[in-house]
Amino acid sequence: MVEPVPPCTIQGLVKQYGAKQALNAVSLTLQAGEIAALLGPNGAGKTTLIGCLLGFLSADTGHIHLFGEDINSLTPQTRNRIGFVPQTMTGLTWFKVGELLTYLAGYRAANTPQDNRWLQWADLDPQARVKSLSGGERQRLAIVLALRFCPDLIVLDEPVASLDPQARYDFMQLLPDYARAHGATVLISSHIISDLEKICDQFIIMQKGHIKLTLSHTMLHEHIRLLSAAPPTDWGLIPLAPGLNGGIWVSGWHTALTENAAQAGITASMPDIENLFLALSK
Ligand SMILES: Nc1ncnc2c1ncn2[C@@H]1O[C@H](COP(=O)(O)OP(=O)(O)OP(=O)(O)O)[C@@H](O)[C@H]1O
Repeated sequence: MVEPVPPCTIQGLVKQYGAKQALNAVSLTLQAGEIAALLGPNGAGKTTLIGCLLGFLSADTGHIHLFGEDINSLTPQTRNRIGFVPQTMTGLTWFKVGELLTYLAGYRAANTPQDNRWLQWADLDPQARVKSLSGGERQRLAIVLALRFCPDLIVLDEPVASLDPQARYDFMQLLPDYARAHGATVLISSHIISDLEKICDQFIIMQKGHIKLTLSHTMLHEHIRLLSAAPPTDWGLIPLAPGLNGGIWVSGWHTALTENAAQAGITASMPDIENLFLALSK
């Protein structure tokens, strides 16, 4: 059987801004239908990685393929399969909302599928000028523009920071619904980690230009634990970081160790990605 081509593969990506190394040998693969969280403190390199991945920035070395095509020679068909939500929407602000939606729809074939749930969710006045929209309204529009025509690969750079709590909550319900229904692949960067824990299959944690840890949702819940004390070395666990309030984060946990932990008086707590992220960032 022929393996499906992953929607995104990145190999050995290096990006330097003058003396500043923003990306240092970053490699990663997104599988079809996967929802991946891109996490990292300010300056970790998330926006730079996204910029390279979408071809807005050119990397110094490394390779990026989207749907099997080199990023430097994407066909228009493949470009149309990608939706991007930036941190803030700039440009095209002289349009009215309705005009802009119609104008951009003109670039699509008449039979392009549409998902109108995004328009309903955004609840924007078609007569409003884009430049008069509030920050959150503008962000809703950016989301509609990126997702309305059912992209297969969705890249979102801090999409929810300016949304109000209800809009953010509804968006976080709609995004996985959309992705699962369309089989779309999602890469979402956000500092609101608690939002991502429930919806993501993979967590990519960046630090200082490299990927510090990549974890699947299953791996996180089955093989990562916060132990109340350092385990004996013969348990074969890999230390990840000191816990914020004592103890130690480890990987390699398995249920057979529950008994050993009880006998040694060590408590093994279930992980949450936010606390693990904070411990790794210390
Ligand atoms: N145009 C630029 N010129 C010089 N340095 C830059 C430029 N853009 C980004 N950098 C630097 O590269 C590093 C990575 O920046 P990047 O914006 O990718 O981080 P980030 O993880 O997206 O951060 P944030 O969470 O704050 O958005 C930072 O140290 C930043 O100062």
